[in-house]
Parts: sequence; C-alpha cells; structure tokens
Amino acid sequence: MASTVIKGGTVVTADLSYAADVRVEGGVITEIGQGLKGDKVLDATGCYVMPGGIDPHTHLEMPFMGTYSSDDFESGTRAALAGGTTMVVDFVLPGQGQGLMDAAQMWHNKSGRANCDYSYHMAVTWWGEKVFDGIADAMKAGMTSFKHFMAYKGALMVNDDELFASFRRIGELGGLAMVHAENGDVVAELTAKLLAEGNTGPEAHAYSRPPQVEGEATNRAIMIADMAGVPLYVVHVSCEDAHEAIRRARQQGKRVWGEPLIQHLTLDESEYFNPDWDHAARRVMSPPFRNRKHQDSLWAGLQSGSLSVVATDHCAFTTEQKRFGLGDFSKIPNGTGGLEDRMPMLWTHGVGTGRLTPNEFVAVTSTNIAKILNCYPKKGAVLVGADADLVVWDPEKEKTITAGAQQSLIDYNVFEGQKVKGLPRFTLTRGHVAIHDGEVRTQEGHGQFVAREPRPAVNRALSQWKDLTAPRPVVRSGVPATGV
Ligand SMILES: NC(=O)NCCC(=O)O
Ligand SMILES: [Zn+2]
Ligand SMILES: [Zn+2]
Repeated sequence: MASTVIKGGTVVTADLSYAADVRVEGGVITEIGQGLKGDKVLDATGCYVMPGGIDPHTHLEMPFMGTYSSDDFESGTRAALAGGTTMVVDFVLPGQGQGLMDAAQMWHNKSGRANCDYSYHMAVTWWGEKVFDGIADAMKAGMTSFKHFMAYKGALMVNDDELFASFRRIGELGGLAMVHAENGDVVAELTAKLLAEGNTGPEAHAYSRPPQVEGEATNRAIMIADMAGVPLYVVHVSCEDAHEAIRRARQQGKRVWGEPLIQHLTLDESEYFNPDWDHAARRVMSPPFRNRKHQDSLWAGLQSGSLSVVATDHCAFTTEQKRFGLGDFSKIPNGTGGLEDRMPMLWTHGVGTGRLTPNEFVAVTSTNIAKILNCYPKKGAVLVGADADLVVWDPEKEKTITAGAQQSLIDYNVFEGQKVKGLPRFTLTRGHVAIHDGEVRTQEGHGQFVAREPRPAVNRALSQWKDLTAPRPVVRSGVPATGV
C-alpha cells in the first residue's frame, strides 16, 4: 500500500505541540515519529500538522424559505477542504408529517457527491408518534444529535411541550439535544410590528431579533433539557445574553455546550446599516450580527472554555435569492456562507491576535466537536489509527478573501476584502491530498458518511442523577401509601 509522509512539521493537537513526521497509509495515520520515510513526501517545513477542521453546522442544498441554499455537497465540501476543513455535519430537515428516515434518505441522495466525510444531525420539526419512533431509528442509523428550532414560527418551529417530549425521548436513548434558540413567538410579533411601521429593509431583520429573544430561548432550552435529563448543544450563540445562560448552566454542572459562528466573532451589526441593500441583505442570518460587546463576550467564552466550538452555519444564497425580500425583510432567505473562511479567519483573528493558542484553535475547530458528537478519535485527532483527515497549516501564508477566487457557488463573500494570514498548504481527506499548495485536487464522491454511536456515558450519568433526585412520596404513619 502506497504511503505518504508529512515531513518536517510540528504536530499541533488540542493538548500538545511537538516536532514529528506523520505517515499515512490506506486513509489512516499509521506512524508518528522522527525520520519517517514514505513513497510520497509532503514538505511541512515551517508548518503545523493539525487535525482537519470539523464544521458541525452546515446547510447544503437545503430547502428553506421558498428556495434551496446554493452550495451543494460538492461545492460546499470543496470550499471546506480549500479552507482546511475535512468534515461537515449537515442537518436533515423532515417536512411536516414526514418520517425522519424518509428525510434522511433524501439527504443521502444529495450527499453522494461530497469531497470529504460528512455526518448528519436530525432535525425535529414536528411531533407525533412517527417522530417518537423515528428518533430511535435515526439513532440506530448513526444520527445521534437532534436539532429543534425554537424560531421560524409556522415553518420549522416546535413548541415547549414538543421540545420537552422530544428531549425526554432523546435523553432516554443516549442522544444529544440541540437548539436554535430564539423566541419565535416574539420574533413573529416584532416582525409584524416593524413591517406595519414601514421598517421593511434588511436592518429590520436585526431589529426583529434582539439579543433578548436569544437569551430567553437559551435559558428556556437549558431548563427544559435539565428537566428532561438530556445533554444540550446550543447552535449559533451570538450574544452575551445566550452565552451568560450557557456559562451559568455549565458552572452549575449542567451538560451544555455553546457554538459561536465565525461570522458573529468577526462581523458586526454595522453591516446591516450599509446603504447598499444587497450588501445588507447578503448578511441577513439568524441570529443577526451583534455589536462589539457581544463579540468580546464570545471571544472570552472561547478563551475560558464556556463556549466550545466555532462553526459556520454555512447556508449560502445568491444575491438573486436574497432579492426575494426586496420590500419585505422577512422574505430575505436567512443564511450566510463561511465554510472556506472559518479556519483562516479564526486563525487570523484568534491566534494572530493572541486571543487563542494554536492548541485552543485545534480544540474549538475540531477536537471538541469530535468528542461532543462521539466521533473522536476517528476524527479530530492526530493519533495512530485515526483517519488521515489532516491540515498542514502554513502560519505565514497570506491572502485577501474575495468572491472571485472562492470555491462557493455564490456571487459574493461576507468576508470580502479581509486579509488573512494562516492558510492550508495541504489538506488531506482520509489520506487523499485534496488541496496541494493552492491547487484544488478534490475527488467528487470521495466523502463517506460518518455514522455515530450514542453517547452512553454522559446520558447514563444524567439519568443516574435524575433517578437519585426523582420526586418520591413521603411515607406517613396512618396514611395509606396508595391512592383510594
Ligand atoms: N442561520 C440562518 O440564518 N440560516 C440557516 C438556518 C438556521 O440555522 O437557522
Ligand atoms: Zn438555526
Ligand atoms: Zn443553521
């Protein structure tokens, strides 16, 4: 079997940095050490050899707001690899009344073109016996994390009773509950009021989703998860109000994780005040970009460990699609891109400023989520036996981000003009060198589905504690223990 040796670099993992060569054979890492030899050599001099990034939040070819997101599994995973990301986790979205496994089959039909490995979260978009049963089927089929939308009223949103029922079921089966935390009822009221008052531009999207709607929903989801005895992952945490709820929950010993996006860390609400309608609409996403105070809170969360993962929520719409909302901001398809830019932007603004160490960078872009989603150390690790999903990271390599040079199929980039320092020299997906010193050598269909096992340890610990602290009747003398 032909071998490749990554030579002369510094291996950087979530907890260690050390000089070593890495040998790859048959798609996995077979040796780490000094002076290794192989059939092919990749020169990593001056570079860091890190686990490839894992983006746990993408929407590729997703049906949403009357259209489909424009990057599919081919272009999306090509963009991912170009930026050093070697695995994406997409969301299966069942329609109203649709079974979970039917929806999963629709996603499998699309994902065969992927250039890198991928996994799925399942969304719970309605509630009934079919979904109750479907959760067990999804778990058996390797989808062990379940997202609930607390926003998008009248479309994807589920109510508290549905949330509680679903959370209990997921907890029982060893799954992970996830939430898009915004109070959808309040957003709907604010949206109607703003439109009635003539606030129709993209800036009103931000007015309709203030930090309070996110803080309230995050607190609510945390409390419901606690009562249901299920671990909780909060996606796209954008503000201090939500971060504060997660921080407090973690301090109290609750199993809660928070995921900020690279967009919220590096772009702010001033984008919505741009006089160019297209510029502002292209940046419409939920939750919206916030101010500097909230950004500082997110960075502090990554530094202190109260926030665990940086994702993109890559959901890319063209300018033409965004224009569905001319005259009514509530019709602008929600979503922005970022798959190619997450790693370079986080390195530049995190490691390049001293806010993150290289090891912390690896933790929040790869290892933490691999552990949370129970695919570590197959993914997220530089260890013998792990998949050779690796990025050889050149901290000196620079570029200016521009839509003209990106892999994504859309016609703009929300990071347009940003200078980044720190880029992949090579990106390997299960041993295949997909990015070779700026040259794209992706193989359509190379990507494989990563089935994940339930996470028994955390869920067992939670249910053990629940049993121990469950309500029990007080036994009183002279009063019958059973009801009449
Ligand atoms: N975030 C966003 O605006 N669009 C994608 C769907 C979602 O995650 O809410
Ligand atoms: Zn969301
Ligand atoms: Zn999303």
